[in-house]
Amino acid sequence: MSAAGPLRIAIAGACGRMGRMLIEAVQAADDCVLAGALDRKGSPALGSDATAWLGQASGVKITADLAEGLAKAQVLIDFTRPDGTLAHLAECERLGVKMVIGTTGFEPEQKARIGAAAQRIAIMMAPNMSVGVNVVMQLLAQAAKALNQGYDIEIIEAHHRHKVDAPSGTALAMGEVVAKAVGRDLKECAVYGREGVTGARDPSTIGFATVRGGDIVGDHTVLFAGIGERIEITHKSSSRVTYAQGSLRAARFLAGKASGLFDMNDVLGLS
Ligand SMILES: NC(=O)C1=CN([C@@H]2O[C@H](COP(=O)(O)OP(=O)(O)OC[C@H]3O[C@@H](n4cnc5c(N)ncnc54)[C@H](OP(=O)(O)O)[C@@H]3O)[C@@H](O)[C@H]2O)C=CC1
Ligand SMILES: O=C(O)C1=N[C@H](C(=O)O)C[C@H](O)C1
Repeated sequence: MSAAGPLRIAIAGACGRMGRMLIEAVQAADDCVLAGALDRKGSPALGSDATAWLGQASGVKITADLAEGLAKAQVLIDFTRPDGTLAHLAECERLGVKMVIGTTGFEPEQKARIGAAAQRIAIMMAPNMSVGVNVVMQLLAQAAKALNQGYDIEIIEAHHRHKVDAPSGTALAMGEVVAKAVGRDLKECAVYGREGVTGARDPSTIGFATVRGGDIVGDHTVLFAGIGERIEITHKSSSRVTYAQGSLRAARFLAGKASGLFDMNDVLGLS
């Protein structure tokens, strides 16, 4: 804990899968305190205590009023949807609240908006907050450089039945890392699914395959398929705890920053 006291964290999407995991993680952390809980208009949980579902009383009520939910916060952790995140961003900019953004599925112009806001407030944004995935990103860059010729690259991801965006933000980030390492532009070479008479595989492409089902937390594999061998680099999340702990790490990292756009490499010192 700093001399200024515990880090005051607000959670957006407080009733979501990640929102609840984050509230639990904040409650369990000695150096953080829950300072606000946001959910959207119409949520039946509005007005109830943010930790009621844990059988605890935090004194923090879930609200859809952004100014009220952010009034006491230093950092907002946001795992919602792109339109929600952008609405929260505008209020954070107005109030000078830092942001950890875990939401995925942004369009390029929405990412540009976040980049512009980072000139005024400190923002950490990453499609995957787990330490393991971010280490895997480094391994992928190394493998892709070495397997630049003669290996077809395919990215396969699997998630729970509720996930609304595809491919996952992590799969897309893996695609970016691999494409950069082999000197290709992902916008030019990505193939998102195949059907019908597709013709033989174009070796310059990077393919994506998406699986949705049950309660799969998040699996990602990058396959380098050559002649006579194949290499698979896989990461599997077995609990959302890993994303919540990574998010708290990011919030602590932002505490010392006035502005700028950061990613998980910055937080983990992997840059
Ligand atoms: N970076 C990372 O490490 C990870 C990223 N994610 C990403 O986080 C996001 C959320 O995932 P998950 O928790 O599983 O999703 P959930 O649907 O369980 O939770 C989303 C929460 O945000 C709320 N919400 C939805 N739309 C809006 C909006 N427009 N404004 C404000 N609040 C809104 C939802 O409310 P309601 O239920 O009423 O719709 C809900 O409370 C996804 O984009 C996912 O890909 C997930 C895990 C890890
Ligand atoms: O929606 C999820 O659950 C997840 N989303 C993130 C993504 O899109 O990459 C991260 C993780 O895979 C879980």
